Amino acid sequence: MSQHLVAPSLLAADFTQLAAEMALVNRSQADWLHFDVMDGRFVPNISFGFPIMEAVQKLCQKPLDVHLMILEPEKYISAFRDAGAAVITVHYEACVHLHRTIQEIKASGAKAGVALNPHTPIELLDDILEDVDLILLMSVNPGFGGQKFIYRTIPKIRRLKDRLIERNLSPLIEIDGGVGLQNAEELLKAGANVLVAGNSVFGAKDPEATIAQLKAIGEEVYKF
Ligand SMILES: O=C(CO)[C@H](O)[C@H](O)COP(=O)(O)O
Ligand SMILES: [Fe+2]
Repeated sequence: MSQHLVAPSLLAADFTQLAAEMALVNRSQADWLHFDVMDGRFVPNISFGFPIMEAVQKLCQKPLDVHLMILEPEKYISAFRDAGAAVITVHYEACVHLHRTIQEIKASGAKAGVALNPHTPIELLDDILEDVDLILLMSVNPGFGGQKFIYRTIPKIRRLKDRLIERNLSPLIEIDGGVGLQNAEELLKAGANVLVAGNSVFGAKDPEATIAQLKAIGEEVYKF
């Protein structure tokens, strides 16, 4: 059995065929649906918000993994929870009072995640590690799908994994940006346990088969 999770990213889906895309995700072995919220301020792009999330929530049977690339995310936590978020991840770089925001996410009933931009060192999370359910490492600069994977993410995952082992903690390590069949094995071996995949899934000839392959790679990794 595979021990890692695969989360296709809605950002890369065909919005003219939203119901069909969500039916595909439902049929697939995907564990979560990744939902990217961008505000045009924290990142130089605007994606989608509550009305789309409410529609997606009705169509999608998988838990919604909400990645907030917005300033002042604390203002919207209960609204995202009400709209159906199972996991809410906020950026370290966007939170003035991260500890408080993480507690508010947990109090809402959602799992709480913290995300780091590619240049933000994992050491800055030392005093919040105990409190989070998930750590999202961006492997591209946030704001757009379809970008090239930043290779330095691999040693960063290893460093984070070592830190967590030292501290006897086990939040999920999620990798987001440029993830696909070409690097999934290396990511899992380094210590990742949630793979977000946008273009590599929705841009594939057979997205369902690609999700199955992303899950199967894990089975190989975990055989040893
Ligand atoms: O947070 C994101 C971008 O900021 C997306 O989740 C990410 O880009 C996924 O898309 P792809 O797999 O195509 O890189
Ligand atoms: Fe994302």
